[in-house]
Amino acid sequence: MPENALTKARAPIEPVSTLATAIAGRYTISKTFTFAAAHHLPGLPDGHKCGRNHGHTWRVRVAINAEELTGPGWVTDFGDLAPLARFIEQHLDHQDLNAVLPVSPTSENLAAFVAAWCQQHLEPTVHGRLESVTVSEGDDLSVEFRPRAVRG
Ligand SMILES: Nc1nc2c(c(=O)[nH]1)N=C([C@H](O)[C@H](O)COP(=O)(O)OP(=O)(O)OP(=O)(O)O)CN2
Ligand SMILES: [Zn+2]
Repeated sequence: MPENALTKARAPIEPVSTLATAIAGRYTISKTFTFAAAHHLPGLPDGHKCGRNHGHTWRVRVAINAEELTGPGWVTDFGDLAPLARFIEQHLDHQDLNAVLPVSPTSENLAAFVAAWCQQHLEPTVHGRLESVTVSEGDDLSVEFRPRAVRG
């Protein structure tokens, strides 16, 4: 019989179990949180607009990775990231970031601040490792912070 679309579609397909074990790799899941907050950046030259109080709608994307899946076949339940949503709502949303952060509230410092919180409070409760925290002040600007892997 000549091969056509119908005979191709009826050809036996490789079982999913074979496919899944044939390729090794790393899975990364991520969740993005949004909040509004004010800030200003101290130490800039006179007249720099970022030295004045202003606000942004910030986006914080947290990525967790793992090479082995767990449970039903996931890195960790997206729902396991809920404590970060609570932290953001209680401590960052509609706040003055200059009063919250112990350092100048640039996106770089905010990303490292959130990553430190995640390492302390989130990583011990989820399957997988914190890969990165990405902070955006707007649609076209972002900073990604990747914690250095601890040896041992
Ligand atoms: N590397 C960084 N550069 C800047 C940061 C930062 O955190 N890291 N932050 C700022 C200020 O927050 C500033 O408010 C952002 O201003 P700007 O880049 O101009 O963004 P706008 O949304 O105001 O964009 P417009 O294009 O001017 O509308 C500055 N730089
Ligand atoms: Zn700003």
